[in-house]
Amino acid sequence: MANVLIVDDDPYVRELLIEFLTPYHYTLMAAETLSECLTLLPVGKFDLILLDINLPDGNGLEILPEIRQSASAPEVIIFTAEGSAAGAKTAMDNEAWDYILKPFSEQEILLNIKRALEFRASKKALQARFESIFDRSDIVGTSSKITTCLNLAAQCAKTDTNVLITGPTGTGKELFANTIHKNSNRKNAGLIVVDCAALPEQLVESVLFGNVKGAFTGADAARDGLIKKADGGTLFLDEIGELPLAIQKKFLRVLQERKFKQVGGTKVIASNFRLISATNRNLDDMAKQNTFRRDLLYRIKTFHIELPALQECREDIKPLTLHYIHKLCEHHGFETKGFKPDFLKMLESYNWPGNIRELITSLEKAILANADASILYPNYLPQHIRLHHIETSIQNKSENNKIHKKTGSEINPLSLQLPDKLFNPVQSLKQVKKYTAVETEKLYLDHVMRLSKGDLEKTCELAGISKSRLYSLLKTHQTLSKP
Ligand SMILES: Nc1ncnc2c1ncn2[C@@H]1O[C@H](COP(=O)(O)OP(=O)(O)OP(=O)(O)O)[C@@H](O)[C@H]1O
Repeated sequence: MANVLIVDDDPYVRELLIEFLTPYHYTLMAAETLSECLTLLPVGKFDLILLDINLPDGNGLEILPEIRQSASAPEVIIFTAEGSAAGAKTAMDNEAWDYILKPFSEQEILLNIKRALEFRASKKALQARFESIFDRSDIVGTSSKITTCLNLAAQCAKTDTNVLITGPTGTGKELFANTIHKNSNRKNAGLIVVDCAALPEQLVESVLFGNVKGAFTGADAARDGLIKKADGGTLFLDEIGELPLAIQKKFLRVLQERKFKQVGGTKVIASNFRLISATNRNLDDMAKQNTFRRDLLYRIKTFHIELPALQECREDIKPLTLHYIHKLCEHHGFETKGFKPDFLKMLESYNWPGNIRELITSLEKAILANADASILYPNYLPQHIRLHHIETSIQNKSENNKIHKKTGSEINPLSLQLPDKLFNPVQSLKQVKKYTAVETEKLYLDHVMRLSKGDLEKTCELAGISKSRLYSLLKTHQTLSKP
C-alpha cells in the first residue's frame, strides 16, 4: 500500500483529493504548509507527494531538492493554479514526475498517480537488485547521507572514471575507496594505496614514477613506481592535497595520457590505472590560494563523494556500535558484550570530532575497561565523552529553566488557555467541553510529537495509540509543529 502526502493550503482541494483517493487504499496524509510537509517528510515514508506550488509559507518548488534527498525520496506530482514555463522546468530539473494545472479532472490525477507509483515500484525493484550485486563490505549505516554516498559509490564502481572522496578525518574515505575497487571490474588487479602525506618530499617523484639505476644519489637500483604497479588496477592517492605542486603538474600529464617516464629515464611507460583520490582538505580553497592546481582538481573530480561527519548522521551510531562491539569482542576473544541504554545515549549525544575512527577506539576502550563485564556501562567510556555528556546536560537544563522562566509556564505543557469567545457571551457547557477536548487533544499531540522528535512509532508508543489512529488524529488536527 502506497503512502501519499497531499500538500495544499486549500481545504477544499485536500478534502476532495482525500475523498476521491480513499477507495484506492492509499495511506493518505495531508499538510497545509511547506513546514508541515518538511516535518512529516523524514517520518512519513512517503511514496508520493502531491505538491501545490503557492503555499502560505513559500513556493513548493523550493523544497523539491530536500524531498529528493530525503530518506524515502518520494515521487512528486506538482499541481498549480498558475503554471509557468520556468516553474515546469524547475520541476523537471528536480525530477518531479509531472506538472499539472488546476483545475484537473479526477481521471487525469488518478492516471498520473498510478503511473508515478508504478514507476517507483520498478525503480525500487531495480535498486534492490543493484544492492544485491553491490558488496557494501564493512560499510555500516542506513542514514540518508550514507545511503546517498553508497549509491554514488556503486555508480562509480561500474565506471572507470576518476573519483574524489572528501570528508573529515575518520569518516571512511579509505574504506569507500576499497569498496569501489572491490566492486569494479579491476578487482582482480591490485589497489595501490599511496599516502601522499607520508611521502618524503625528495622521494615523492621516484616513489610515484619509479627511477632508473643511478638517477640520483642512492638510486643504486632501478625501481618501478607505484603508478606502474597500479597497471590494470586502482591507484588510490590518499591525502592528495599534500602532493607538492611540481608533482601535481607531472601527475596531471600522466592522468591525461596514462603514460610517463621514470626519474632519469627516457623510455615512455604506460600504465592503465583507475584513480581514486581522497582528502579532508578543501581543494577548491586550495585552488583559490594556488596551492592546488585547478586543472588537476577538475580532472580528479569527475565523480565526487562527500562523506558526512558522524554527527550529521547520528542514527548510524547505534548500528555502528552494534557492529563494532561484536567485531572488537571477537578480536579480543570475548563473548559479544551488551550495553545499557544510557551507554548508547551517551554515544549518541557526543559530537565525535574524530568521527567513526574515534567511535571505534572509544568502544574498544570501553570493552577493555572491564574485561570480565558482560554489559557495558557509560562509566567505561573515555572521560572526555562522559564530561561532554555532563556539560551538555547542565547546559540543556539551564536553557530549559530559562524558557520556563521566560514563558512563566510550569512544567505541564498542556495548560490550556480558554478564549474569551467561550464566555463572552457564555457558551453552553457542551460547547465548552467539546472545545476543551479538541484543543487538549491538539496540544497533547503536538507535545508528544515534539518529545518523540517526530518519530511516529515513538509517538504511538508514548500516547498508547495505534499508527492508524495517530494518522487520523494528525489528519484531523493538521497542526504539526517542528519537533
Ligand atoms: N560507514 C562505516 N562503517 C563501518 N566502519 C567505518 C565506516 N566508515 C569508517 N569506518 C571505519 O572507521 C575507520 C576510519 O576509516 P577510514 O580510515 O576509511 O577514514 P578516513 O576518512 O580515510 O580517515 P583519514 O582522513 O583520517 O585518513 C576505519 O576503521 C573504517 O573501517
